[in-house]
Amino acid sequence: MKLITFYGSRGLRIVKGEGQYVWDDKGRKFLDLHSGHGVAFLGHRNLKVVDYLKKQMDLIMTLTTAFDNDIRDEMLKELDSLKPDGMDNVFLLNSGTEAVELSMKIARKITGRKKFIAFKNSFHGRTMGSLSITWNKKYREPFEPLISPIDFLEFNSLEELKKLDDTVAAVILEPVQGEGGVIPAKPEFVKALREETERKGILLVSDEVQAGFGRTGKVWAYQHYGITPDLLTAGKAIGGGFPVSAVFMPDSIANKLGEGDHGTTYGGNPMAVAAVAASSKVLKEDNVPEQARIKGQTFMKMLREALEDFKSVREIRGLGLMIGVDLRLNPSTAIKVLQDNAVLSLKAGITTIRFLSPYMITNQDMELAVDGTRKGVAETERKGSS
Ligand SMILES: Cc1ncc(COP(=O)(O)O)c(C=O)c1O
Repeated sequence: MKLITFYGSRGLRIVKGEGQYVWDDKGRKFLDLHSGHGVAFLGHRNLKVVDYLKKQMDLIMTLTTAFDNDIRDEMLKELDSLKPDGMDNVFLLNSGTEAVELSMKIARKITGRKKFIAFKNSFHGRTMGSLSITWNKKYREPFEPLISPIDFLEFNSLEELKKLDDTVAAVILEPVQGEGGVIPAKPEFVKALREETERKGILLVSDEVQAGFGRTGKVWAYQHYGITPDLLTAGKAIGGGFPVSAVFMPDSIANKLGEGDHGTTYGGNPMAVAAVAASSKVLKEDNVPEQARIKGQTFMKMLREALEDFKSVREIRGLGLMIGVDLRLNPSTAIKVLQDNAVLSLKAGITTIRFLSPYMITNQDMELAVDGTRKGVAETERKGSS
């Protein structure tokens, strides 16, 4: 029996994870800045998350949301102080793409309109709805026809916002594009987008599956921009390693949804809920967003200083601990060299080395990563790969 992965093999057999590190079967230790596509932002096997999951496992592991239970009440209480502005309602699902799918369904139901707007370089998932608003043609084209109508606008272009009209149900925005190349939205762009969507009765969805839950230096990435979206999708980090995603929304939207509008067998199960409760506690108790902000600044400064002489480095960018080193060449060699130097990273877009670091990264870890990046970029230039 073979497992289908759809990802190229990294050639490592990982046996254990703890905090910001993982170990392979040969006992080698790696700094994990891949973090399972950004899931392990609170570290591998975060003690509080493990504790909550173990306790929950001893009580009950599956329960539909048609029944009440205590851990759900605890999670809701914990989320109360973290929730996006004015969003008193949350629906739990199991993966990022499911959260995006639900946000699209809600947008159509609430507005009665059909069209979606996404941006060039966007990534929102790989099921039919979220795939329809994902930019990369390679992911989309084999599966067409997808949902329509969809328009992809130039990211960060004020001019493009003129194309928004009253046929649009929702604009789906990543405040920091992740898979597309770690590209933060510009403040003036997000402000104008919010104004324009409000004026035309279009819902603004902040897709924070990757950027949300502290990673960018604020609990939610939209908070950097002084706006409030209508819907927010979250995933990855919110379960501290357990698969769970969420859609947050205000009463004005939740009150217009009813029984049968959506459903999920696993969504909101007690294990996922326990994981979110524990992760929310960690986020607050460890002041995680602030740590991500400060460490992200340090890491980015170190990378900039170490890489300033390399001609192939186009830009070092990001927000908090969501960082990209954009090259003028293919980054695959550099990512391999980093791995050979005990640092796991991942690709974004077609030219970017992406670091999605757990928040407990230390200065010493950063030095290791910076050193590995220098070696990786040097080797990339030597090979002249493009
Ligand atoms: C912004 C964004 N939205 C949605 C998704 C899809 O999440 P999942 O892979 O959990 O379905 C991702 C995954 O990388 C993402 O980065």
